[in-house]
Amino acid sequence: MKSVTEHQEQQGAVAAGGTFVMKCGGSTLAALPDSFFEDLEKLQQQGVHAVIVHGGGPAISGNLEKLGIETEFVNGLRKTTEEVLDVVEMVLAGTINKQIVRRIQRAGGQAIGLSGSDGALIQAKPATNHAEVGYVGDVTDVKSPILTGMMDMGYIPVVAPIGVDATGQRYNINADTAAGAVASHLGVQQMIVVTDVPGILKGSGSEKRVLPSVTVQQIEDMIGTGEIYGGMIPKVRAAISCIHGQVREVVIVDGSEPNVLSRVLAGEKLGTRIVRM
Ligand SMILES: Nc1ncnc2c1ncn2[C@@H]1O[C@H](COP(=O)(O)OP(=O)(O)O)[C@@H](O)[C@H]1O
Ligand SMILES: CC(=O)N[C@@H](CCC(=O)OP(=O)(O)O)C(=O)O
Repeated sequence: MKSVTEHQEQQGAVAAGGTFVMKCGGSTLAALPDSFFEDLEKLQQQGVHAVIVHGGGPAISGNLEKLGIETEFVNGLRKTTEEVLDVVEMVLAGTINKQIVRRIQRAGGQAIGLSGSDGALIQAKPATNHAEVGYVGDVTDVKSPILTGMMDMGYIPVVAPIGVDATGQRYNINADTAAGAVASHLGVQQMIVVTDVPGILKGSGSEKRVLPSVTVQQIEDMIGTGEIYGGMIPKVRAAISCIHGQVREVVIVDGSEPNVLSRVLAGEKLGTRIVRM
């Protein structure tokens, strides 16, 4: 089989030998059925490479609450002090990262977990609004050869969204932002964002429906009107910044949908697609 690097240079398609990035949200992780990981393992068997970047927002909030540390979000980003960073790193790089690795292994797949600190995989700088949000990072670089090397060895890299800078300072990076940066730096064509809603919803009550695709302008309008809010904001922002680069499309889907990954990769119209216009 061609190495991941060779294949990306030649075609970059998400068929056998191709690679996709999946972002798995904390909102849905605990509810993901075993069949989700069996589907991922089947793709691995077929020679489709995956890189997983995961969140864990609800588990971080739960642990902060237990420790009596207050937490607050600004436009979907957690205000992060050094004290909060300790908990973020413990939960993301420890508990959640290893849970995902074990679930993939239990389904028969091969995975290795790491955080963006390991090998300085995700390099970061303070976010533009750092005065408001503290140690939240923007990604400046991703050492993608670490990921392609792991995939060439037959492993699914499972990445916790912690970043580091040249001085060794760590940063809390929103998992959607980290996944978008990983997708851009790897040069994959597709990113799948797995969450707890069936896509971007528009309307209210019984009129609420999933938008099959959205343009950048529609997204900006929906943020303006408040129809896209909270945790959906970093998702659509990450999608917009990746589709300006190599990534052809970002698909937002519900993780409880049966065999969601293989169905999206096969081109089935599920969830909301954000595509380059
Ligand atoms: N227009 C929208 N359509 C669907 N969900 C939305 C929308 N705007 C905001 N949301 C919220 O975004 C949430 C998903 O973001 P988040 O809770 O951060 O999930 P994750 O942990 O998967 O990143 C949904 O559960 C919903 O509450
Ligand atoms: C800066 C920032 O907000 N970081 C997030 C990182 C985890 C995350 O993004 O998890 P979800 O994907 O489950 O939302 C946080 O502290 O909650």
